Amino acid sequence: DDSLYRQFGGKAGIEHVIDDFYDSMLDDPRTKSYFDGAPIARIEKKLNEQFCVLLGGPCVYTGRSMKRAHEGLDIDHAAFSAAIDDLRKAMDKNHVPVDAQKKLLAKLTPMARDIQERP
Ligand code: HEM
Repeated sequence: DDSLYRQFGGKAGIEHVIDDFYDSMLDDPRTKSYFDGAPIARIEKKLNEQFCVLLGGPCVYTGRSMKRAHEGLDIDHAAFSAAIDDLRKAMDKNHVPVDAQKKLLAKLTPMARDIQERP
């Protein structure tokens, strides 16, 4: 079922959301320092694949596990919730319907277990 994928506007829609999400995280004092020297182009590519899969689109995720990718970054609760906040803003900006937003967030928030390394 690709209805959620279509509500996000397919590949192009997801790309716009992720562009704005990343711009926002790189500008956000709560998150930006984590990305010093990070491979932004790679992250964006992998994130596009991952969101596409989570939304039921015709994609394959070729990146690392969330645990491996974020190991040693020392991400805390404040940074994780700031990222969720930035994503929400990016989805609003791109007019993703609120019920579709909630469905993606419900898949992402439990990932805190693998991404966050301290309270
Ligand atoms: C649900 C939330 C998140 C998701 C779905 C997510 C997803 C991803 C993905 C797909 C990658 C690339 C994996 C790969 O290279 O194979 C990545 C890498 C990365 N993420 Fe996240 N991420 C999340 C939260 C965060 C947060 C909160 C931060 C910091 C504030 C963060 C910082 C990073 C950094 C710095 C990298 C690059 C690591 C490296 O290659 O050295 N992420 N993330």
